[in-house]
Amino acid sequence: MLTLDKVTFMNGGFPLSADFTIDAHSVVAVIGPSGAGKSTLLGGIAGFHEQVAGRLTWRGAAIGAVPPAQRPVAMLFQDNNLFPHLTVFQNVALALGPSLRPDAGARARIMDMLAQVGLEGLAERKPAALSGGQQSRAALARALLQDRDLMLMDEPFSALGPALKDRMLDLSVELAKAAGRTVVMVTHDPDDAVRVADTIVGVAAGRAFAPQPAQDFLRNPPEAFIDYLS
Ligand SMILES: Nc1ncnc2c1ncn2[C@@H]1O[C@H](COP(=O)(O)OP(=O)(O)OP(=O)(O)O)[C@@H](O)[C@H]1O
Repeated sequence: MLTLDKVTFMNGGFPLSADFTIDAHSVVAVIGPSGAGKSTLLGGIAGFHEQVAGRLTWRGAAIGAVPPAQRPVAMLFQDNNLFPHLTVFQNVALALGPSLRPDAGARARIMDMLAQVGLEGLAERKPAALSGGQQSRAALARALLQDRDLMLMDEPFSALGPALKDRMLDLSVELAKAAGRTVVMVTHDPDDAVRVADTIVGVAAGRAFAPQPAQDFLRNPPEAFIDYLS
């Protein structure tokens, strides 16, 4: 369970507060108006934004003071963050450490992950020689191979067309669930939440609300989200 116990994260001068828990292995959609603090919530959990109050724990262990790279967190961003001078294989290999020449065991894991995301045959390509969807698949492979309990997704597929976006979201959640991950994803599309999420965390004006079952939230939204959803 991820516990945000009266937590406040600061993004520049912007405070985001949260006081709730997220069940392990659940899929949580984070929705709310632009500028409300959705990315700040994810960045705070990942350790990119300062935590100025409260206690953040994962499975009972405090992680608030743990450096980002050592948190149980893998993150998928909108821009994919692929290194242009490295091949797909090398980009994905970075999930396992700095070596670009992994041993046979690691090599097998990388190739297996590339197959799972549908990139077999493209391992030696550079990102510029991939389509947008294929680049997203490479970033997904790297995030999954990191083997971290929490997968945070900040609208990673929003630059793709609607059908491809849906396919990538479905694939990400399917593979993350199969790997036993807990998924927290920002989306601007309530339909995404209904399709893949168990619960919704609404974020409005610097406050993240406790997760509610996705259908309940959308059928009977808290006051702060009525205008946003209508
Ligand atoms: N570096 C910064 N310094 C000061 N304020 C910032 C900084 N970055 C973001 N903010 C402010 O923090 C608030 C929350 O931003 P955040 O990116 O978390 O919102 P969001 O809900 O993810 O928005 P969007 O849906 O538009 O991506 C915004 O009002 C934004 O202007």
